[in-house]
Amino acid sequence: MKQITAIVKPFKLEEVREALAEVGVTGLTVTEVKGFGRQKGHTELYRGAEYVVDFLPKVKVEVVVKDDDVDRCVDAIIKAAHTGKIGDGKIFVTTVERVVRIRTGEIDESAV
Ligand SMILES: Nc1ncnc2c1ncn2[C@@H]1O[C@H](COP(=O)(O)OP(=O)(O)OP(=O)(O)O)[C@@H](O)[C@H]1O
Repeated sequence: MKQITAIVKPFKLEEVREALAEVGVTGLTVTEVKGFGRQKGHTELYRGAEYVVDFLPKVKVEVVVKDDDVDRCVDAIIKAAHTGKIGDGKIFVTTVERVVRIRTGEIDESAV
């Protein structure tokens, strides 16, 4: 199993959720986060140099899926979250060793 962690613009959350539901995702976790990428959030010019003013609000979407579903999910997130402007976000894919559905005791691929 893999965990897909996508940091996206907050106003894109609903589209990302719908896109993931369309490719069969049945559960995910959302967290409001703050961060910056290469643009370093808002920047301000002071005596010719750029200074970081703030972190920008983002939404972190975490979804664990079977290996075979990773590409489909990543593509769906990209399509939904893309505006072409800076700060569209980033997607990280990591390996998940174990998943347990607490109610039934199912594990791994049966539990995602
Ligand atoms: N290397 C990283 N590690 C962890 N989080 C990151 C990393 N890069 C970006 N993020 C998170 O993703 C958010 C969006 O990143 P952002 O899209 O600005 O990245 P970027 O590489 O600067 O791309 P762009 O040029 O499109 O702005 C950041 O606010 C931050 O929360």
